[in-house]
Amino acid sequence: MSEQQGWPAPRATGAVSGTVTVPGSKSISNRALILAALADGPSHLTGLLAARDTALMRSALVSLGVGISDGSTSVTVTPGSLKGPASVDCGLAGTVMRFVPPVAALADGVVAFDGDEYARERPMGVILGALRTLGVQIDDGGTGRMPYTVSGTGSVRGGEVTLDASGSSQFVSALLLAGARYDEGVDIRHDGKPVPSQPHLDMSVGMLRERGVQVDDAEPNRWVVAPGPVRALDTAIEPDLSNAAPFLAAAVITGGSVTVTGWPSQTTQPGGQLPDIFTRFGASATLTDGGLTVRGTGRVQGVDLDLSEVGELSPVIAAVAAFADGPSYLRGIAHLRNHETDRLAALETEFNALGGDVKQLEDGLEIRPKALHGGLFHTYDDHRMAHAAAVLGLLVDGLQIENIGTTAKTLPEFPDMWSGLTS
Ligand SMILES: O=C(O)C1=C[C@@H](OP(=O)(O)O)[C@@H](O)[C@H](O)C1
Ligand SMILES: C=C(OP(=O)(O)O)C(=O)O
Repeated sequence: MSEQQGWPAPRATGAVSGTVTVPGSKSISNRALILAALADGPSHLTGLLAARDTALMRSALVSLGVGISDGSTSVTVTPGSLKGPASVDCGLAGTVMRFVPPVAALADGVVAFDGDEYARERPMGVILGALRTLGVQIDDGGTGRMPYTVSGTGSVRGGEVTLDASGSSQFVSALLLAGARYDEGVDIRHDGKPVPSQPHLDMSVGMLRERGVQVDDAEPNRWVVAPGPVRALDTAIEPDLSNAAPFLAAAVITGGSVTVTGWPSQTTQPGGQLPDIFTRFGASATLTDGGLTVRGTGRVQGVDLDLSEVGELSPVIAAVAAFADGPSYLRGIAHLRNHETDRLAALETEFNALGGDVKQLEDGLEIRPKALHGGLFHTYDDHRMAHAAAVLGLLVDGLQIENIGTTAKTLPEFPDMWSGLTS
């Protein structure tokens, strides 16, 4: 397979049906690793995601002095005294570039951060500025972007900080996750347009509370974390529901039936909204002990959806909308311009290159279904662009996906799983 040709996206020959088991959640895995690293004793984690983003998080924590046993999905994390000098490769992982600096601030010594070329485009200024307000010395050459160094003294004062987290919920989560270990805890106020990705904020708060940390989030746009220990906790990570999205989408657009095993009855993952979202498109969703089953009807309705809470699902949802019987509007997702690539521009460009009619709105996308033709779909090193392309490829002849390997960011098994479902 040459890079020029890309990966031939499997074409569905009929209704796609099957059962899929997806590995651990990226967002829960990387939070569990951070919280175990800051805890008061060793924690055993099972169901951990083994993918590029979690490998980068593991390396980052180990380089700061944390012990992590060998093992891909089952590890023991043993906190150690955090020390520099260290170098952290963030790759393109938002959870590494945003969540690790507040941890590095607790280390004694200098910690240098860098990442992929495009990682230097992802906004960092808000979290670096907030850390400075909390007493941390940071050098980013005045850019508000990568590369930067965090020079820790072994402790952080903490206290009050106001920031604008409308660009990414990760700015708030980053401070929440480390804040209990700061001398004064942390009292975060958001001032700006709404913070996206509420489920991810609930995930941070929920996981802290499970570990005995006091978090007060009763007032809108304010989070107060009391100083104190983070209790060690042995925990099993939920499957990654966002990575389940393309598989379920296959059922929706082909009139098939796909079951994802191990679907939690309660979750803070944004993918918890997928049953509702696919129902809006006209499919049905049933949760049983066997998992979540989504059944397509062969007909896909256009939708008007506010995806501000679940932005990371947007590329796959856009692909489903491309086969609807009327236009769709995906709103509340201006912050997708700060993701692995500018996802609004990338979706518009790539869908339209296949003959589609997609238009960027100020805060989202308008998708008017049109007959699509094959071609090379560029992924911009974005795993979810690759997922969207795979969904389109089910119903479009001759679609090739450039750099399918980019799915290794959160699901290295994607090409095999996808071929398996569609063969
Ligand atoms: O905290 C997290 O684990 C995440 C938060 C969200 O970021 P944004 O709020 O920047 O969209 C989400 O899109 C990302 O995939 C993971
Ligand atoms: C936005 C995403 O990732 P990151 O954690 O790198 O921000 C994503 O996975 O869709």
